Amino acid sequence: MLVKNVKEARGIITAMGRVGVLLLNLGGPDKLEDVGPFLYNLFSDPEIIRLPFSWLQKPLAWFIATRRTSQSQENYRKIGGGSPLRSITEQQGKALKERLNTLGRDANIYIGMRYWHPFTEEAITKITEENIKHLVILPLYPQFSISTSGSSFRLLEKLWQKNPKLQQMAYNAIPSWYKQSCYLQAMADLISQELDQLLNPNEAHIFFSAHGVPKSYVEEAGDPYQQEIEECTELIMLTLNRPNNYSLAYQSRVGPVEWLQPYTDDAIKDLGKKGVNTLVVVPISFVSEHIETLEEIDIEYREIAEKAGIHNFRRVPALNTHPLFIQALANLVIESLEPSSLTFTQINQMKKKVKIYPPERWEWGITISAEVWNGRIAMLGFIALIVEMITGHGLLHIVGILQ
Ligand SMILES: C=CC1=C(C)c2cc3[nH]c(cc4nc(cc5[nH]c(cc1n2)c(C)c5CCC(=O)O)C(CCC(=O)O)=C4C)c(C)c3C=C
Ligand SMILES: [Fe+2]
Repeated sequence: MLVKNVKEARGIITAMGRVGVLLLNLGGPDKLEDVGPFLYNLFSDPEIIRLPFSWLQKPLAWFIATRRTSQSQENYRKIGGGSPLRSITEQQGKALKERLNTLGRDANIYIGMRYWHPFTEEAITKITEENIKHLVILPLYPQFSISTSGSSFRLLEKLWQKNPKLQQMAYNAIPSWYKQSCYLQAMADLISQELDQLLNPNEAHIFFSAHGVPKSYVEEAGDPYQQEIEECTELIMLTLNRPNNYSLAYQSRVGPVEWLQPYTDDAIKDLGKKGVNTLVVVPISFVSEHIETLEEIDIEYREIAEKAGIHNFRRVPALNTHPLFIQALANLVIESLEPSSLTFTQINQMKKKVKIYPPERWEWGITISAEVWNGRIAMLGFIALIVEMITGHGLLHIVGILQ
């Protein structure tokens, strides 16, 4: 349903009672001391590290977080000692509330981060206390991935199951929204602004860098992420309507298992070899500046480009509070306040076209003989972990969880 005018939208909201908008994001450490516990929370999530046995999850999360903390802290130090994600998300929430207000709608905005403060659980407590009657759940990820929006929906699903008060509240969850026209226009606007600062704008190569995920998410677990990223890139280029060459690659790989390809660092080197000397990098999986734009692209990939002979390296800023982007969020909220609503379970099923958690994580354990093998593999895994903890070297590298 499309809301045609302010009066109609007001009518819908009044009929619905108090409306809340829950903005979901990943969260990031506010200061260097938070990095370790933040990483522990992240790696404890089975949607991030997929293990056949839940009892291994926490010890492994602790182990990997401990190993990664100092390198990660080093990176956060380079961007000022913490993630800007919380403050930018708060600004986005404020701008969205104001935008909705100017359109004649009143909604309470809540922020629910998956791995750091303000946690999703905290937001849900507030939502129940403030007697919200209709909740719009809006992930701040334009494209759906099991590891991002999917993980937050899983958590919400669990919270809903435990809380009868939540079960009485109507909700609409928006799985992904990369086709939203104001979002596409905002992206095109930011790219145009960057191109227009160049002497020869048409000669710049537009380089989309999306966050990667392990290839198995797409090929085995049915994550629609790659398809949505590719379509999103095409739609942005259509909206931009410029003659530039462009390509897409995937960044932020963790561990040596295969992730979606081409990898951003390799792709930059290839473009250098092909003689490209002006690169306009467009981050497309995120809507806010964070460590992967400010450190990974701006520092690490810039250096790689420089070495590859690409001396004119520019990065398109993240959307943050771009007015057209805030308008896109407002449109999504208004359009989702329609009678038909999807449950988290329905979204996860539709998006992945597979059975629902927990069985779809890995299809092991269906037969008795598979169970026996599972047990043996678990023992092997556990022994490998102990060996690695003692010696500092071991099978986790082969398994692909550590670099
Ligand atoms: C290990 C697997 C990871 C997957 C899969 C993954 C997917 C994924 N992540 C984002 C967006 C963000 N990631 C952020 C931080 C972050 N992510 C991982 C690992 C995976 N991400 C780690 C280890 C970290 C911590 C930083 C580090 O040590 O490198 C953040 C927060 C950044 C901040 O400013 O703090 C965001 C946002 C997407 C979009 C995505 C899949 C599509
Ligand atoms: Fe990530």
